Amino acid sequence: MQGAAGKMGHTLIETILDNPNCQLAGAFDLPTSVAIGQDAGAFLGKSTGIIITDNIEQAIEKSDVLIDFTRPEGTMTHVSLCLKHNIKLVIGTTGFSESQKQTLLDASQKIAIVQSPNMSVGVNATYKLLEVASKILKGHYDIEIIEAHHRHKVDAPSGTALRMGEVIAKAKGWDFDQTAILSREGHTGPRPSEGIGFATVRGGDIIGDHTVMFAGTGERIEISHFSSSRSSYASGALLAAEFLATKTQGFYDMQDVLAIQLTKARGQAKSGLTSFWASPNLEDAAQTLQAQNNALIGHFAQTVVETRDDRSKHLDGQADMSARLTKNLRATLQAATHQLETGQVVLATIGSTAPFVGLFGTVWGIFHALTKIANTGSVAIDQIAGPVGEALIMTAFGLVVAVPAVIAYNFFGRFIRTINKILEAFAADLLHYFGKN
Ligand SMILES: NC(=O)C1=CN([C@@H]2O[C@H](COP(=O)(O)OP(=O)(O)OC[C@H]3O[C@@H](n4cnc5c(N)ncnc54)[C@H](O)[C@@H]3O)[C@@H](O)[C@H]2O)C=CC1
Ligand SMILES: O=C(O)C1=N[C@H](C(=O)O)C[C@H](O)C1
Repeated sequence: MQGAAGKMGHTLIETILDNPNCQLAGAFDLPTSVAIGQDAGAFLGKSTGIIITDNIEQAIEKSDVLIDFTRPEGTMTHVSLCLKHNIKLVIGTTGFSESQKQTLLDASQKIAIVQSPNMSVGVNATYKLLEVASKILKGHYDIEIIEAHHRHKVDAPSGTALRMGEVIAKAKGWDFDQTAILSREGHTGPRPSEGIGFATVRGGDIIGDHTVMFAGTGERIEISHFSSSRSSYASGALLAAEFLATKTQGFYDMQDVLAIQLTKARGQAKSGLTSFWASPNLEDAAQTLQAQNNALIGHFAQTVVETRDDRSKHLDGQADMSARLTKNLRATLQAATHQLETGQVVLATIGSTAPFVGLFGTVWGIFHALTKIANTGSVAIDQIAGPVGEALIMTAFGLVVAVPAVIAYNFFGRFIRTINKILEAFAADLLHYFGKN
């Protein structure tokens, strides 16, 4: 963990300590940091045995993946060390120059890197919404991106706002560098129609708000994402670290990470079962699965070992093996399902709410058309066309957003059900084999 004493450093350390798939191997920060020499978990009142150091080589030598949430100049140093020690990198830092971005791309020829200005599942789903909105709002809608962050943030516009602009420019077929208006001051003249405006707010402890405004004539549409905690960034960063386990080189972003999670889980479930049943005993099985980085099946093997060895006097330890194993396997199954379903909540929410946006548009348009008819007492086509046209745009928008979300939800849902069935059958087999003694 690089930037261990920072805001993201703290959230990441807390998230790593709670994640059975990850282990904190080292923690680094600048020599000027007051945290140097402290236990990495001290801010939580916990002892991790990992001391925050300013010696980068010492911090990374036992690591598989380096997670960097620092500053661009720090990341550049860390990249060269990762190249030297062949260590993978998850980069959350923002504010890179073009030449620094090129350095990262060059490094990815030799090591595997995930870089994303925003690691949260919600923001990555928001990019998709922006892509759809940019494509269907073809008339004269001016696009403005407004972002707000805490008073300590040093780069502007935020990396997320810039990425949102890039997504919109790509969907519109515009050149981002030609169309981005990163700031405004003085006599700016009228706004160009092919332009993506940016506005930056800095204040207090705002974690991260982003709103994209499509401002038309007589109406505007806004798509927003608000962070209420840094934990969504940290969970995304750990998903990215796990994603890198099977990669040796290449440049990836969170879209790659989120798309591949379920495919990976299905492969892990199948190959893990083969390894488990081919092992001579439980200990060997647990070790093999750990060596294969197969946390999905590994947790089940570990659950059986721990339940068998639990001779404690509290209620849990007194019940017979079958009862204890049933209880513990159920908890392991629930944890695995919860992990697999990350992202489904977002898709389900989009899929279920977007049609109502469309329906609301239809009702609104028809209401206005009827009001006009009632006020004038005549049924002229020009009085109906405007409101009904608007209603149709809203309806189409609702459907265009909802339909892909529902398709994705069903597609991923099928995947999750398949994996769940494999895990349920495995848990039942484990109970059958090991529940008796
Ligand atoms: N990708 C994502 O999801 C997110 C990205 N970020 C980005 O992560 C970075 C860090 O954010 P925060 O934790 O809020 O900042 P922070 O200022 O709270 O923490 C940064 C830490 O990095 C250390 N640091 C500074 N310069 C360094 C250098 N040259 N070498 C090594 N360490 C150095 C500091 O001592 C500090 O402990 C920012 O660029 C921010 O924009 C923040 C949140 C989410
Ligand atoms: O500095 C922050 O805090 C954040 N930075 C990232 C960015 O620049 O987009 C992500 C998030 O918005 C928080």
